[in-house]
Amino acid sequence: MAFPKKKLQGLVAATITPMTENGEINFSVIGQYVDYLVKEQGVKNIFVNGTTGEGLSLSISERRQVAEEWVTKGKDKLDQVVIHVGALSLKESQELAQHAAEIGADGIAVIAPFFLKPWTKDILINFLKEVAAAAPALPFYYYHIPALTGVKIRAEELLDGIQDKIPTFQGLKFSDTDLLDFGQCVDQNRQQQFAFLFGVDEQLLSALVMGATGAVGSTYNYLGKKTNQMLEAFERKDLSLALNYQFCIQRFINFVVKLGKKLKVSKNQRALPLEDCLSHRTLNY
Ligand SMILES: CC(=O)N[C@H](C=O)[C@@H](O)[C@H](O)[C@H](O)CO
Ligand SMILES: CC(=O)C(=O)O
Repeated sequence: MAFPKKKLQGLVAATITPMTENGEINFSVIGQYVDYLVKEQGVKNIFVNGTTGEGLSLSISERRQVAEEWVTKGKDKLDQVVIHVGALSLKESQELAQHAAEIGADGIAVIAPFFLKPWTKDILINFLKEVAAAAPALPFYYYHIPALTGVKIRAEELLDGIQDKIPTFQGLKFSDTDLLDFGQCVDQNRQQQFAFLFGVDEQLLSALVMGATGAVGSTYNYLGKKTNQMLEAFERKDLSLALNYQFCIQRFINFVVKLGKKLKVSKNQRALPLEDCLSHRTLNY
């Protein structure tokens, strides 16, 4: 494989892992899911077995099978398939990294170990380095999600000199609202060709202003098309239109956040904010 690979940019959907009613993985729908993302959402990159995909709640064997199915079904349809291979056990993480390389994935991502946590930057880097070394031909992304891992080492510090330690380092998936940290990651690494992928979908526009080169998120499964319109407006420097799209997306996410655990919408409930957003009515400028 030529290295570095083509830069990961634009939207990346963090895929849901489809399950049957018995809690088994429903592999049979993954092919359709790929077609849906590409055709209906205009999203051609995926992030598998991450937070949304409940990767850390799956067994290693399930994670391997899920990764394989997405790569197989995405072949010639998707641009890039990134597999999240983070785990508490370094050995398991390395096994998953090696497996991702064997099946032909386009990259791997790793979160910080979150039980016995690394307490310094160097400890974290050493862990990431060992995982990355198990797949030396694959682009490596650090997945920064401090609210869930509890590892609060600033991404900006972690990135300082990271390619000396991890030659395959290609970018950062930043799932936090600290735009000072995110902005400094971009600012201090302008010479590199890193991908800066933002992971808080409701704030993507702010991150684009800070220099995000793409985004990984759960909502791109169903708001991919809308978010792509926001990216296009931003690209054209039409900030007021881009902001209208971001507000629309925020109204949707806010509605979902408020539903909280009662996520089931009854059949006859009129989910107004969703309808306004999805029907293109409010966005017919
Ligand atoms: C914690 C979490 O799952 N974050 C996702 C990705 O990092 C986001 O895509 C959110 O689901 C999204 O921003 C909605 O809050
Ligand atoms: C959003 C995301 O990147 C994840 O689910 O891991």
